[in-house]
Amino acid sequence: MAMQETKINVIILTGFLGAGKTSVLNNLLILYSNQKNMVIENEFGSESVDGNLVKLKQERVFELNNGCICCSLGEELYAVLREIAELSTPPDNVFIEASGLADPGALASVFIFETISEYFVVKSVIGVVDAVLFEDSLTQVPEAGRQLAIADLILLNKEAMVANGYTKSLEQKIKHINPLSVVFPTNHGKVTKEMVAQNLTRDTQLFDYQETHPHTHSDVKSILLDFKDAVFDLGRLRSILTVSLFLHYHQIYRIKGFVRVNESKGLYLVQSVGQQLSIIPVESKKDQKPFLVVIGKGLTRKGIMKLFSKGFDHGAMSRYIGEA
Ligand SMILES: Nc1nc2c(ncn2[C@@H]2O[C@H](COP(=O)(O)OP(=O)(O)OP(=O)(O)O)[C@@H](O)[C@H]2O)c(=O)[nH]1
Repeated sequence: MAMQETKINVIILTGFLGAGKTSVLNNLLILYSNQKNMVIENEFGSESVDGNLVKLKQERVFELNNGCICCSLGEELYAVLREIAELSTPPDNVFIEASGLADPGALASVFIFETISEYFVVKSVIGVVDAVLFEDSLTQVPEAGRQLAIADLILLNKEAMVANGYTKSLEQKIKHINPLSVVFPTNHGKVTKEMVAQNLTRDTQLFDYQETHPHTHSDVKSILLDFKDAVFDLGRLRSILTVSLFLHYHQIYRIKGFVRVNESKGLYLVQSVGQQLSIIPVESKKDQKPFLVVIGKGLTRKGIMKLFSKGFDHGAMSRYIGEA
């Protein structure tokens, strides 16, 4: 397989059953119709429904029908991605629509394999939320919280079906669970390129995020860590997080933020989705402060601080732990 100069963009669509993922996918395919797109669908059961619903033009739809991507389909997804990478003219974009019950962290973890990440880059994780059913699904189904936690962009779909004020309160609830996300109310899965382009540039908004009390929805919580002047040992931080994401995969859904490391004056961007970790130097604004947000289930501030403090480069640990 020849090494590609430009990686294939992967856009992952998550969201609970019937939330509007296929509608969003169809709109995305229209938006990107001037590029070469492929679609990977993950249906439960052997009968494909969405495969027929996706507006097929030149796109090729791969169907993963043997279960849920996150449970048994890692290998099947891996094989399909390899097949796509080996095409003589690979696509610009691959859209993956996860089944409504999928754990998207596990799905994203397929991209930690070097043989996959060499060819693909996860550009965006789009969470589609059903404005009518959101609150019920959140309390009843743990995957719903997890899907929200890893999304960069959250589309609050079927907005017209709920009252105005209610949409605002839902947006606030979503932001409490995932302060890293940008949320747009929409109808019939209407999505614009501007919405998709939202990700890191919006992260500065995080500084408005005040964690006055740990906010919990079906046990999913986000914790904001302010490291002040702490400096991490890059190698140690990387290995601690790699091991933790492996061991505590079911608890730590997402890590995102900026840290200072011993190797450079500039800030490093830390990101994890599932077991996929990246720590890379970034050009940040001069006044950008280091911070991290950790989203997961059953997390305690003290436990998370302890974990990170093991990666400190100097003995500043005691200053940071001790808060309950
Ligand atoms: N009224 C209304 N119906 C919508 C809206 N968005 C989607 N729908 C309908 O809701 C149903 C589910 O939409 P899909 O886009 O298929 O949702 P999905 O998340 O792909 O569904 P699954 O693949 O079954 O999980 C379809 O009948 C859509 O036509 C909306 O904004 N308003």
